[in-house]
Amino acid sequence: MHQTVSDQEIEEKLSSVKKKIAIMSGKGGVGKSTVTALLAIHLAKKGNRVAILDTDFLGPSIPKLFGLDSANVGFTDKGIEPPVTKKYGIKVLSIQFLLPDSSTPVIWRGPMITGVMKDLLGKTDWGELDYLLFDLPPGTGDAPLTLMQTVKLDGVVMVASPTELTSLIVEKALNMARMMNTEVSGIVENMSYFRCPHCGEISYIFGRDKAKRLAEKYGLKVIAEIPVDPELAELSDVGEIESYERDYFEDVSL
Ligand SMILES: Nc1ncnc2c1ncn2[C@@H]1O[C@H](COP(=O)(O)OP(=O)(O)OP(=O)(O)O)[C@@H](O)[C@H]1O
Repeated sequence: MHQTVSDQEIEEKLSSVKKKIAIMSGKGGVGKSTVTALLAIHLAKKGNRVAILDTDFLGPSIPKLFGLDSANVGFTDKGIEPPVTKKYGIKVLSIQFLLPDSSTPVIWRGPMITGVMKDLLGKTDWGELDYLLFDLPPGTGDAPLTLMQTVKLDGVVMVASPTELTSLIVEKALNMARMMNTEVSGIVENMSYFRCPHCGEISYIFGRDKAKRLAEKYGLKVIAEIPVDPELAELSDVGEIESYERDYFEDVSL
């Protein structure tokens, strides 16, 4: 790949996409990719045409969630053709599909990340889409900056776990979106509580209402509170996240 994609080419490629939403987090490991996948599944179940661009180049995890580890992209006159997920036909593009094997590390500095991001934006043939979700790497680095500078996003969903919600890291990410004039659609609190599988009692193991307090401070909504659920972790591990039946986004409109 090379860095010859113009902003106009990117605009053309994204002109058939109705809504572009980025999923962001302050820190790694809070479940951002899991939330991206669950959100995509929710939207697809509602009859929308949905795609995910995995922009976490240094640690791509979207393919694994959908069992697409060994998927290949197609190449046509119109550009890169992303593979689709088994159950809901969600289009997925990840740098992992373009690497020789999935254990090859991506060792790139900022300019390379910017170049590859623009390449993927300008060369992927998404077709008609209702939603394109961008799974961003954690933090406020090169990938979110390039995306927010290059694409007019319709919203950013901030994913946080209760343990990091009291630190400044989530606020930094929220402020980055604001500084880039990107609307924050709301906060998803992941690993919010645990429901006992025997008696159904809910325990707020990491503290309660942290997302609500942060949302109030910034005049935002809490979009969803997702519990720690071993079934979700297990299905994700074996590439079957589409078989997870609970939907935490029922009342959400993006
Ligand atoms: N609600 C949940 N219940 C149980 N396990 C979860 C939940 N959310 C995420 N996990 C598990 O936590 C781990 C990290 O999740 P995930 O990869 O989605 O995080 P991430 O924020 O995208 O991480 P990174 O930024 O490193 O890519 C995974 O093993 C995932 O299955």
